[in-house]
Amino acid sequence: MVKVAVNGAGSWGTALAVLLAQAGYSVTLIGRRSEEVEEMGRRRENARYLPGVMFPPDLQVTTDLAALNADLVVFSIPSHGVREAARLASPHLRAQTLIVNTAKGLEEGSHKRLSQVLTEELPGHPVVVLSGPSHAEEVGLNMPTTVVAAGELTTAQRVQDLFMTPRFRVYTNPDLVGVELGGALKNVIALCTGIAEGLGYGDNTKAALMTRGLAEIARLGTAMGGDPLTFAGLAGVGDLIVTCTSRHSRNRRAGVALGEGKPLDLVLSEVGMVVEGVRTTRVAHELARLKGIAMPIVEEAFQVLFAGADPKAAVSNLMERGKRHELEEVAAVRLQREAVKRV
Ligand SMILES: NC(=O)C1=CN([C@@H]2O[C@H](COP(=O)(O)OP(=O)(O)OC[C@H]3O[C@@H](n4cnc5c(N)ncnc54)[C@H](O)[C@@H]3O)[C@@H](O)[C@H]2O)C=CC1
Ligand SMILES: O=C(CO)COP(=O)(O)O
Repeated sequence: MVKVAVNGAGSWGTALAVLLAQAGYSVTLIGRRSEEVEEMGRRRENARYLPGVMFPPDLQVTTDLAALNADLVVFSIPSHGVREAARLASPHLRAQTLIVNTAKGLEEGSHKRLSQVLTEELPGHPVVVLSGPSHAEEVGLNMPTTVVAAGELTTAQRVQDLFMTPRFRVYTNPDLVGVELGGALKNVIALCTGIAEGLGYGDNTKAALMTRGLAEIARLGTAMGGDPLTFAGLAGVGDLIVTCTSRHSRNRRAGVALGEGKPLDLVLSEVGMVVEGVRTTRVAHELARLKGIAMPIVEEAFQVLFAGADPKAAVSNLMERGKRHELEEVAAVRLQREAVKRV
């Protein structure tokens, strides 16, 4: 029987452990704190992070990293903890253990994608990224969900086979860069649509932020080597839609509270779970500067989160920017082609 360990017992790790146990594998969910793990074992439920989703009888819970001696290890640790978690995991893995990362973020300081971090810390292990529109609360209740497994094609196909159920449909995509950037950057835009909601603005404003936000994601993502088509897929617009609109999204909820005027520290403690978009805003802001990519929404998000800017003024700044062509990059390529034809 396939042996699986899920490293990280937050909402996403718990939902995936339940999904994989229901699929018939031998699954162990690894948590950090012994009190939490004991409580989960007793209640057969993760009451703190995923209440109402009962554990299948065979699902094991532990703090013991020896459980990482498995065929498949799923990392569901917030992005800022991935490198350390991988270091701690390293001595316990089998030589052939397949690694699946499910966190959505970028490493602060290095700007690395999380698959790069995992490959550095766990050399020789194949790494696949699972991403797409998938709130733990809905996956835990077996609601139809589609995701993408990104990485080297045959390994991604193995992950597709392992995770696919009649309610959890997995596509493959070899574009690791595009999938990881789409998954990380949509959280920044979800914070922004939440802020707009908190300010009392309506659906027009949210649609504007989502569409122009996607343009920024694709601009940075393609500059970093992603395939433009990936941003029109599940890990791009798909995840952007769900995160910007779902009542489950922690990034959207944090944004709403910021828009209502609460300070960031209070917002984060009220949400009580990871809000990846905050750190990712800082990384995206640095990357945009380093690569000379225009990301006006990211710029305003950065000013609101880290420089005390007024959210209402940030919206005005975006609305009153100089005039632009909607398809600026496309227009630039066309002009270039016409110039080449004329020569
Ligand atoms: N919750 C969801 O619906 C989804 C979440 N994700 C991503 O999965 C990752 C994990 O998110 P969630 O499970 O939702 O977070 P969560 O906030 O529900 O739980 C985080 C878990 O990680 C543990 N943790 C926190 N810091 C840690 C560290 N430094 N080292 C080790 N463990 C640490 C906590 O004890 C907790 O068990 C995030 O990157 C998130 O964006 C991806 C898809 C869906
Ligand atoms: O990535 C997610 C859904 O696909 C989860 O988003 P939040 O972290 O905003 O809840």
